[in-house]
Amino acid sequence: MTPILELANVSKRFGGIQAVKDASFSVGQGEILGLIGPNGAGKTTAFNMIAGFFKPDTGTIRLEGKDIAGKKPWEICEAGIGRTFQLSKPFGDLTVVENLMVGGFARNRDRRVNREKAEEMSAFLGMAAKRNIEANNLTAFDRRKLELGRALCTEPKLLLMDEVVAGATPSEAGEMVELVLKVRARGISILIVEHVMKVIMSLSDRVVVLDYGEMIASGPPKEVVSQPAVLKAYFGERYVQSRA
Ligand SMILES: Nc1ncnc2c1ncn2[C@@H]1O[C@H](COP(=O)(O)OP(=O)(O)OP(=O)(O)O)[C@@H](O)[C@H]1O
Repeated sequence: MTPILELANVSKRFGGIQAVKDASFSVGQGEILGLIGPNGAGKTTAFNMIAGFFKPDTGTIRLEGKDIAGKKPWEICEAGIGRTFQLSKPFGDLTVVENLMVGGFARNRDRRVNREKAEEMSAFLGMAAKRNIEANNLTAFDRRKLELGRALCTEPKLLLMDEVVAGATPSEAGEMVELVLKVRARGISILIVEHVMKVIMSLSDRVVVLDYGEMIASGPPKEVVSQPAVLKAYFGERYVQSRA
């Protein structure tokens, strides 16, 4: 598979903490790659480097072959990477459609075209009936879907999704899984960070596991989660020994 995104030997240090160490992995065209690992493993730092919020200390990050490491967030958005945040913060007094239009303006200044695109997106999200509701009056889960829609309105080739089902009920999580699969069916490649294993297992074609900033495993999710190094990272050495 041709990669859309390639990280090679990427590292980032914050003072004494090596948040990401020599990470090399790629996302294929049309692939859903899960980035997993225990708390503090470096997942968000890796996201922030890809999205231009942090400059890597070393290494290259290529989008369709072009190095984007160290570029500004808006340049990376323009290049075709969209992202959702762990905490969704829509403009509370704007409606669903108006919030979606904000995403669209990253690509297109024409208000009419943008409104049409936002209306379509509200339907894609299953929120057509709520399109004129102010974001302040939405449930937390609807705000998450709105966050996803806003990122999609920037017309990304690659979407970075950070913990999209945090705090969701099981049925909401199931709805989000369906929605993410619909996003991929539009030809968008996806890199997803998620703690809910059921979601990672049902969405990811492959997973990459980070622990203390280092890549400790990668491959199909079912194979990777049973590897001793991964079990040790999540549950500790004792758990691995007790299974031996
Ligand atoms: N801006 C920062 N300044 C200093 N240290 C940071 C900063 N951002 C992250 N770190 C540290 O870098 C390490 C990796 O953090 P990061 O947030 O990337 O992990 P994570 O895998 O996303 O964790 P979680 O699953 O809890 O969100 C942690 O030790 C964290 O405390």
